[in-house]
Amino acid sequence: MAADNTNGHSNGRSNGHSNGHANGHASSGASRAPEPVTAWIRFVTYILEEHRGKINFFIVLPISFLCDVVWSWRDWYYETFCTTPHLHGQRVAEVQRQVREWRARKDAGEEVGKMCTDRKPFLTMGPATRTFKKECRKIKCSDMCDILKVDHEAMTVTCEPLVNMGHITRALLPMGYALKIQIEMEDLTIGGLSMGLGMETNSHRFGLIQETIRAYDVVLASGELVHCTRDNEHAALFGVMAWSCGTLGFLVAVEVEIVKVKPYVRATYLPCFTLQEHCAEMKRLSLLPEGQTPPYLESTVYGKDRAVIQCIEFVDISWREWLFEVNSCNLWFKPYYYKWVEGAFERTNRATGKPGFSEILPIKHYYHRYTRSIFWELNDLIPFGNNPLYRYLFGWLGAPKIAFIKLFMTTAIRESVVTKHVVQDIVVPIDSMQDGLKLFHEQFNIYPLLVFPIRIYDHGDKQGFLRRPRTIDGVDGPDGQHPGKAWGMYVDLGAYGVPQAVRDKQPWDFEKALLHMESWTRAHGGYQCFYTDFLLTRDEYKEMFDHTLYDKMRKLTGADIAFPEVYDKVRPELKVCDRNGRVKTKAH
Ligand SMILES: NC(=O)C1=CN([C@@H]2O[C@H](COP(=O)(O)OP(=O)(O)OC[C@H]3O[C@@H](n4cnc5c(N)ncnc54)[C@H](OP(=O)(O)O)[C@@H]3O)[C@@H](O)[C@H]2O)C=CC1
Ligand SMILES: C=C(/C=C/[C@@H](C)[C@H]1CC[C@H]2C3=CC=C4C[C@@H](O)CC[C@]4(C)[C@H]3CC[C@]12C)C(C)C
Repeated sequence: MAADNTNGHSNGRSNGHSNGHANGHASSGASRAPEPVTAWIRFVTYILEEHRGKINFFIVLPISFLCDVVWSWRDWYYETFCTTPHLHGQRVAEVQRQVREWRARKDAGEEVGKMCTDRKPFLTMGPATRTFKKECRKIKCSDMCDILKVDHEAMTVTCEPLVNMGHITRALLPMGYALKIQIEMEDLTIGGLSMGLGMETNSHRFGLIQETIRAYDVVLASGELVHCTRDNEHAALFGVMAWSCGTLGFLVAVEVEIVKVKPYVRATYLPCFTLQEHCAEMKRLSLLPEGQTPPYLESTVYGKDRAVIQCIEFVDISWREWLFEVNSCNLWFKPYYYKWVEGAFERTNRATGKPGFSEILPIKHYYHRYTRSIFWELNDLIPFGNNPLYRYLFGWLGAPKIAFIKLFMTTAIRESVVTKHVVQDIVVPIDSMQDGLKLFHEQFNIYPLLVFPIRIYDHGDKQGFLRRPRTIDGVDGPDGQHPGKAWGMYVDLGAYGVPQAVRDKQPWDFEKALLHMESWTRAHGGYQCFYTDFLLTRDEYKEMFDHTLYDKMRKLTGADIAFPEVYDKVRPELKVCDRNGRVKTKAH
């Protein structure tokens, strides 16, 4: 499965961050008879690569299902009987002890490497395999998984970093709360989201998750514990914490805003039949004043000129509606949510007489609407997954866990995920939405696409990695997220799947397409989400993300010596093979 579309790079970028993985192709030309172990590895690799769908169905899926069942019980047992928020102080002290020990060894002249968390790379929610950890000193944070406090007055929840979205939903929903920015995938951690990035379909009202963070408790390179808020003496550090990926210190607790939610939402699906209509309507809806803009807003693009806008609002429902009108869309036999939404093109809304339809969804089902189909990725992993027969007979197995998909991924599968498959999210000013969708069509031609608007706030000299918005679309009133602060409206464009050219067995140059998308994004003042694979060089990364405050804070806190730079954590690790299967590596 060697990539045959790797046309040498002439731009001095590295696809190589060579990581010592065995490469099936690189060894295939060996003339010696294979050792029994090598032969066995090759056999296993062959099975994994040539029968991926069956492996996913017969092995990955049942293992995921069993683990899900066992882990649900384990989580329930842990969350009910074993949480120890009162021991949080001890856990923090242990992180501080490890950091101080690292420092002492470093000061003594020992080669200790830089520090990172001990979270296993396959557990992280992104297709990329992060190999930088091999050279780092791993600091144990993996026991930090308790919710510490729900503050009903301040409307915040304080969590240790490894609390995940599933845990938060289980804890908050019964109290009638959710995170202000409640992210949809259950396995994402609050630490990863607050030190990385987090966005949802209500980000047009509140911004990214970082805007809803009240405080970070961080252990710095010195071992000192600091409490950073937007207005205390650590405000500058606070400003640059999001998108820093743990390169300024170890997060030991985070206080995040919560909101009251109702158990049901009304979803209204509005089909659009031209690109112009779609873009104009998304902009209009996202910029309506609070109270008029839909609380959650997103669109799913099904083709060049076909999109369905989804407007979601909380509702109180009657017994009759509860009995007959609620669509529990995540039940195992139901069609995948995005397929169901596509039905809006053929339907007419009874209430308005216009194209589309409207329905009531339980909030929990709405929050996790793409879990069963991993957005639309399951189409390629289990192609028969949405077949009604499959759904009724096996739908209860759910979706394979992303961690397991990654665990069963050979180097060649990883390469083909990179070179014949796209997982990209960019955040660009909403005025560039139309051009962005055209560019996605030209470069990727993948449908569906995920689209939702996001406010980017102007925090002046505490702006952090994101630059001040190019155009100001509004200023928050007294009830806004940040009263008095200006913001610009951006939009997330997400493409996940196999490009049409690859499906049609036509040549498709992933590198050319990605480079084109990246330079377009930079030119339009946009951002590429780093959880995925990208080709940006260090300089290009710094052009996209403002490093001014970051560099200053790294120096000031000693993080520059203690932690890798953010680019070195997220940089390209794509191993690209030439036609003979040799790995091409280039220097940065
Ligand atoms: N809708 C959305 O917004 C989505 C967002 N994502 C993004 O994908 C990423 C993956 O999420 P997830 O698997 O939960 O997170 P990860 O474990 O991948 O963590 C993300 C980054 O945050 C750092 N980090 C995490 N916890 C700590 C801590 N306690 N102290 C210091 N640094 C820490 C990690 O450092 P280290 O490398 O040292 O472990 C890593 O660099 C996230 O950044 C998330 O923003 C993905 C999908 C959807
Ligand atoms: C950022 C958003 C959503 C992102 C998801 C669609 C992607 C997040 C993690 C992605 C994946 C991780 C690992 C994978 C293993 C590969 O072998 C196949 C691809 C994938 C399953 C990949 C698929 C896309 C993600 C789930 C939105 C909410 C802004």
